Amino acid sequence: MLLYFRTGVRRVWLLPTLFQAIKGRSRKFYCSMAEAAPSYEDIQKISDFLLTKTKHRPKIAVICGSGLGGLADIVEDQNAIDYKEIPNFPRSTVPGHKGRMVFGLLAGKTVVCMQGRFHPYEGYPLWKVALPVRVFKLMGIETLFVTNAAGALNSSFNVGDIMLMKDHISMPGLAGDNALKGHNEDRFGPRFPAVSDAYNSELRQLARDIGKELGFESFMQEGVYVQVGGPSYETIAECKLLRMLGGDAVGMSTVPEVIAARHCGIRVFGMSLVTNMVVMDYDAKGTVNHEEVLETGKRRAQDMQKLVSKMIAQLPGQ
Ligand SMILES: O=P(O)(O)O[C@@H]1C[C@H](O)[C@@H](CO)O1
Ligand SMILES: Nc1nc2[nH]cnc2c(=O)[nH]1
Repeated sequence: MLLYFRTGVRRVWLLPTLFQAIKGRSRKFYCSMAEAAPSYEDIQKISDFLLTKTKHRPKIAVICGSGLGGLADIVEDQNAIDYKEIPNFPRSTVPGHKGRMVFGLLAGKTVVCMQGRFHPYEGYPLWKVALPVRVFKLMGIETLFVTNAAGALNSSFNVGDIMLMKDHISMPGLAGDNALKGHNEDRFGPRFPAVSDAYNSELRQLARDIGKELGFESFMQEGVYVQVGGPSYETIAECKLLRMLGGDAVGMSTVPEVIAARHCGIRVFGMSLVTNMVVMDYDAKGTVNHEEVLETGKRRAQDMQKLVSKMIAQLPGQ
């Protein structure tokens, strides 16, 4: 049997060469096929699987942003399930996102916390980034808290500020990419959902009231979150553009989850932690980095936890 052939003085081994060729071709083949979004029934299976792993039956879900996963650690009587144990579920690949679904009690209410989310820049299509929200819906979730780390575009903000999200601008959305793109599953919601009221105003008022009670007024803001694709941070010119468009903070997540939640009738409260000021000045010395983002997250973590816990304790209707 011919195991190798010669090119000049080099031996080329046949089997490894053949194996590499097949691998290359099949990768090309798979990359050329867009992965189909799971059906309602597939999502139901993920939801049923999770409910077999816990006695808890939450109506409230929390998605923790970069460096903000500590909230899940204070959940009592908890059952934590690694994403890798969940069939047909994505994996977290970003530092600061542990990759666990934590069920239990927060401020006496039953909750589920995602300790780690999925981002488009990890290579996930937007429907996959938003998949957990649909799983939540089929588990019975009625209210979703989303948190994220973001850079301030608004120069009156400071590092460590908490920005209540009152609206968003989705750059991928405006360019034609949306978590709801493709076949519409009517059992989740309509083909053309409105999102002008995406961020629940009652919940924002509750956050403002509790923020006042806690003495957080000096670092609580309200504003517009701009979603970009990442993973590179923004150029100076891009920051200037996003500010001109009306953005107060910029990040790489949250909007796909919010759109999927509103589509299926889940009410949403969103909050950004300002982890850095974006660079707007060509003479500026520093640049943004993810370590700085995680560090600020740690410093403000306790305050964010207090705010979310108190809100959950006083949540109307739950
Ligand atoms: O998951 P979030 O939006 O909190 O993470 C932000 C955006 C990027 O993933 C990362 C950049 O530092 O932090
Ligand atoms: N796009 C973006 N995401 C962030 N997440 C935390 N800070 C930033 C930032 O400055 N830009």
